[in-house]
Amino acid sequence: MEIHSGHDTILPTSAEDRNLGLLGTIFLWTAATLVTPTIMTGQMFIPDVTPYSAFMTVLIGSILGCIALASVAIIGTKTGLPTFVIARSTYGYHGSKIFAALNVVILAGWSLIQGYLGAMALNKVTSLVFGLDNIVLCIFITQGLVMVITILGHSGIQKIEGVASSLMLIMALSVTYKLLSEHGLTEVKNLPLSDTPSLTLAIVFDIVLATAFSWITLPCDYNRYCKSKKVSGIGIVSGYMLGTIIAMGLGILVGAFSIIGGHTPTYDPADIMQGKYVALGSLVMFLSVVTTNIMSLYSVSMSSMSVLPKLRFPVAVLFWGILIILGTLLQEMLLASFFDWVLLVGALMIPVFAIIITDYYLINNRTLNDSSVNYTSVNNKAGQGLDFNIIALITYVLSAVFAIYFTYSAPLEIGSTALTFVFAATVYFVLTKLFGARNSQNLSTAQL
Ligand SMILES: O=c1cc[nH]c(=O)[nH]1
Repeated sequence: MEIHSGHDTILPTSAEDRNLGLLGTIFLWTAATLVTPTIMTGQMFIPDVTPYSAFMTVLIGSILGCIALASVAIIGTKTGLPTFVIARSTYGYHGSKIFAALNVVILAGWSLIQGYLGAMALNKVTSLVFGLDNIVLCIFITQGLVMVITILGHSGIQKIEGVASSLMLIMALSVTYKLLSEHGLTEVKNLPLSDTPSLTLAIVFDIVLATAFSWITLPCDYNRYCKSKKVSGIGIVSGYMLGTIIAMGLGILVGAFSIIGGHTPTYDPADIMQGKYVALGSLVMFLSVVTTNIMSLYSVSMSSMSVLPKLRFPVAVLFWGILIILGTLLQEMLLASFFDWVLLVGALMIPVFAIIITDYYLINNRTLNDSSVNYTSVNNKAGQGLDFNIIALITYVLSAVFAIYFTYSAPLEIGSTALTFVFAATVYFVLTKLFGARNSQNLSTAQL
C-alpha cells in the first residue's frame, strides 16, 4: 500500500485524482457514520419507544436523510469542488465564508466530544490488556493518530479508512451477534416501556433526520474524488445506511439489554458484556472515533482553506489538529452538553443546505454561479466590493430564527428538522422568483 503526505487543495479535482470507486465510497461513509454518538443516539430512544418501532423509524428517517446527503454529494462530484467553494455560488464569495467558519466551529465541536469518547474506550482497552490507566495519554494517542492520518490527504485517508472500515464492520457485527446470542430477542420484544416518556416516535424521527443532516457539510469534500456521479450517489447512500443502521441498531440493543439486565444506562456495549468482548466492544468504539474524526478534521481543514485560500493543507491540519488535542483535555466538560450540541448544530446547519440544494437544483438548473466560485477582487465583474447573495443570507437568517424558535422556545410535537428544511427551501425559492436570481453561468468544461 503506497501512501504519500497530502497536498490537497480547494481547486477542482483533476482527472487522475478521481479514483474513488464504489466500494471505497461505501467504506468511507460507513467509517464516518459508524460512530459512538450515533450509538448513544440509538440508545437514547429506549425505553421511551419500543425497540422495533425505534429501529423502523431509524430505517425510514435515514433513507430520507440520505436523499439530501446524496444530492449534495453529487454536486461535489460534478464540480470537483469542496463544500464551501460550492457554497460561494449560492451565498456569494464573501457570504460563503460565514458558513465555512460556522462549519469549522461545529466540526471541531464534534471532534472534541468524539475524541474524548474514543480516548475513554482506548483507556479501557489499555487498562484491561496492559493494566495501563491513563486518560490523558489516551487523548494524545487518539487525537494524535487522527492528525497524523489526516495529514496524508485524501488518498492516504481513503486507503486507511477502507481497511479500518472493514475491520470495524467485522468487530461491530460480532459484538452485535454476541449481544444477541447472550440475551436473545424475545425479551427485547417484551421490554417494558417508560411510564413517563420524553420522546415520541415523531421526535425520534426528527432526531434520526437531524443525525443525517449533521453530516451534510462533508459529502462534497470527499465525493469530489469519486469516479462518477453514480458511484458518488450510490456509495454515500449505501455507506451511510450501513454505518447508521449498525450504530443506531447497536445503541437500541444496548439500551434494551441494559434495562433488561438491570444495569445503569450505558452507551457502551462493553459495559454489558463479559470476557474478551469487553475489549472488543471498546476497540470498536475507539476505531469508530478515529475514522470519523479523520473525516471531520479533513473537512475542517478544507473549510478553513475556503476562508483563507492561501492556507496550505498540512498547516491547516496541524493547526486544527493540535488545537483539538488540547481542547479534548477538557474531558468531562465536553460531554455535559452533548445533546444540546446536537440540537444546536441541526438548527444552524440545515437551512444552509436547504438553500444550496434549492439554488443548485431548482433555481440555477444544476449549474454553479461561475463568477462567485472563481471570484478574485481583480477580475470580479463588479470590479470591487463584497460578493454576497442578499436573498440567500436573508433566507438563512429567517430560517435559523425559525429553527431556533421551534427547537428551544416552542418545541413542536413533530420536531423542527424537516420543517426547517422545507421552510428555508420555500422562502428562498419564492424570494428568488420574486426578486430575481443572481446571474448564473455554466462552469467551464474543466470544472465540470
Ligand atoms: O464528526 C461528526 C460529524 C457529524 N456527525 C457526527 O456524528 N460526527
